[in-house]
Amino acid sequence: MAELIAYLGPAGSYSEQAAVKYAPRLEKIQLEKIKDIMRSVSLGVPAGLCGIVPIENMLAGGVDDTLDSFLNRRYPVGDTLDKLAESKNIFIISEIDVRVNHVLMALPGVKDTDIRCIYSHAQALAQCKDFLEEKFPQAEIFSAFSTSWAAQYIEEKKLLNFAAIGAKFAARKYNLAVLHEDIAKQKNNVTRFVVLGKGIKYPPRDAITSFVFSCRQDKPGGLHEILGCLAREKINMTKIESRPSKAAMGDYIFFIDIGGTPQNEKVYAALRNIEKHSAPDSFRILGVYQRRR
Ligand SMILES: O=C(O)C(=O)Cc1ccccc1
Repeated sequence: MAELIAYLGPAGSYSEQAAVKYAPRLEKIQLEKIKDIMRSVSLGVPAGLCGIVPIENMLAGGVDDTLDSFLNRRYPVGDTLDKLAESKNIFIISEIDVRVNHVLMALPGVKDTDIRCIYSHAQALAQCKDFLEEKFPQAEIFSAFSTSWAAQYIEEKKLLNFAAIGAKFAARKYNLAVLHEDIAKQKNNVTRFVVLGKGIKYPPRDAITSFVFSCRQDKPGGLHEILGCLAREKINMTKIESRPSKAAMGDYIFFIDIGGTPQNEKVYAALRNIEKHSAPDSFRILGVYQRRR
């Protein structure tokens, strides 16, 4: 059982909010980068550590840092079907949705016309793109490790020409004034977080299985064939997303979520088939966990 949970800090981030919502009683540890969370969970230092990371946003899509860190073999996430039961790798063990509501904040007394630079996490910047283009077309936009990192930096360095985008509670925490509220493209803005732990843990019901693979380069119609394996067994695909493999132009890694668990015969058969049709050494189950939505 996890005793501590690591999140993307500093305090005041949406990830902290997600950690509190997921496990109000677990001790919280803040780390600066997603890869620090992966490393700590993988090494199991401190013992009993799990981690929480943002994976996708309703408006801006996949969180690239997180998806890419799932593909980094240094701190392996997921495993093949054969090794699943024994694997000591990192797995997704749970998911949680968090409503995110962005504000624009700056040092008290700073006005819109003083602002030259805007700082935030790339996801928040993408979600507020329309607002930024309309209200601050001249401002320089910088991406930061997290929304709360941006807020803390502005307070620490007393930056009078800067504003940050983040949560209202981050503004309060870092003594910044709120200049604009509800600045994302849509009010009902949800980010999905996943919880990472060591080893696979099968949920009692409502399972989602997340897996990754890439298509074989030597055969056309690879993706079609793989999706056919799911369709034939009437398995519901709830998500598909791709990231460039970074190995060759046009080579992609696919992230898929399906309803069901490999403990089920049909799901197992479909996954075996997909594993067989994927590029060598590319297929991995990232986690089997309970649907929370
Ligand atoms: O930067 C944060 O506060 C995070 O936790 C990452 C993030 C950024 C924007 C929306 C959701 C999560």
